[in-house]
Amino acid sequence: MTEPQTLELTAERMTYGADSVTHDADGRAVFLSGAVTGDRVRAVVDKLSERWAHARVTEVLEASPDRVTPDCPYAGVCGGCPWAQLAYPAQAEAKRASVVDALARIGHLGLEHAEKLVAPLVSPSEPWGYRNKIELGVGRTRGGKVILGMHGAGEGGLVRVKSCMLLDRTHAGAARSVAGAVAFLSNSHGLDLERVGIRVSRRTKDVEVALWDRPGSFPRAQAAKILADAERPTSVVRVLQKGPAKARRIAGVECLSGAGSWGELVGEERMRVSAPSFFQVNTRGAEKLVELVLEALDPQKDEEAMDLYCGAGTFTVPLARRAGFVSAVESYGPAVRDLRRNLEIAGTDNVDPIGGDAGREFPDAEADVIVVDPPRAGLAADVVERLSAQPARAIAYVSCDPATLARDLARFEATGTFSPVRVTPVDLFPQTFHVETVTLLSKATRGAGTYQVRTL
Ligand SMILES: C[S@@+](CC[C@H](N)C(=O)[O-])C[C@H]1O[C@@H](n2cnc3c(N)ncnc32)[C@H](O)[C@@H]1O
Repeated sequence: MTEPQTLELTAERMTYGADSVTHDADGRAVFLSGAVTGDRVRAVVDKLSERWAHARVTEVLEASPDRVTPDCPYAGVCGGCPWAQLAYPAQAEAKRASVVDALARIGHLGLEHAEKLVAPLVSPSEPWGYRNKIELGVGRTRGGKVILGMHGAGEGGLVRVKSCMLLDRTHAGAARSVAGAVAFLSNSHGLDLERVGIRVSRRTKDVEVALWDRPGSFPRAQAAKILADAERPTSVVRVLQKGPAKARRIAGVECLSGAGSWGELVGEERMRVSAPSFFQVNTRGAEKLVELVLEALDPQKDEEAMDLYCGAGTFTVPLARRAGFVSAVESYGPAVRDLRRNLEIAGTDNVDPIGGDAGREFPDAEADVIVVDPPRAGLAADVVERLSAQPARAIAYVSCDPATLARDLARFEATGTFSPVRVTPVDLFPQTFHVETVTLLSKATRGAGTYQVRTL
């Protein structure tokens, strides 16, 4: 048996992932698990190909000036904070760099142009305690007892935690109390839950516990009572799933106690969201996104707006306050219902909420300003085409994945219609590699052989 290869390396930069990357003596890219930019480490190679290798750090020989010891005792074991060992200013720098890199490489914009387009990263919240939501996984011990915990780093299983430092400080201990209560409930009633969601708000004081389950009998009253004793939630729901767990298709949501949904205040707007619907996990971050989008588009009363992939209406409601009319499209049933309810709460009557796929149900409208906020997969190619045919003066593209954003910007460029004017990275997820961006696209006009961008 050959000995695993051990290397001494210095991490060059963070990847858009948990690892850092460097190069070995042969110029091969080596992805390093457990090192932050600037660390000199000893690492054991566990995957090797001609062009790249992956290695696990066994010893930090010389710590980077950007290496920190996080206060969270679970950092490195729990998968929630893959960048916790990297000082926050270095996280911010690395995130902006990953946006520039994606635009240059995947968006074919060139490094110089990408550097000019990308604004400094905006950090709307504190680097810890910013989340309004966590999810606990459900597993079993060898002896068959149900346990709940955070998902472990890498391929690790569940990590039982006393608190989660990412969750709003006023509810940091909810992970433990809810995990304990649900484990007790499951063990005493033979339940086989898939996961448990906890949403909290320090603004509205709402706390919702969502038990993700399959249809069948369920001890409703006991669940409500045990959770009331553990965390005093304002809402306990049971989300009934169908199909594969990952798809998150649901057969319904049963209210076990309280409101049956969770409420949050975003700026001036009161929003209600049901457990399966998307809602930004960083409320301050959501407010910053709304601010950047409105500032970029500056919608006017005599203008029409479009909000595609609108969810429960985070952008729809503020757009409706400023524009004359808004067409809003969302495909996920629970989110469409939340959208309608939030429009009612806001008292707006100038929105057409459309349930369906953004491409198939593309509004029959001529928008002046457009917001798109697709999931990680980005815009479908036909949506880029349809948007390109719009007379709109500007599009705000909110993205949670620099790679698909870059691909879509290249597609817009190919149609010769909209060009990026400014890309603002926003840190909605400190301690992780994830980065949100708000891109302002403006109508490009064909010049002598080139596209000229009309700046707003
Ligand atoms: C990143 S979330 C943004 C939601 C909303 N803009 C917000 O900030 O809360 C993306 C939304 O797009 C919806 N979605 C996914 N695929 C879609 C599609 N093909 N057509 C319309 N909406 C879609 C999801 O259900 C989700 O609500």
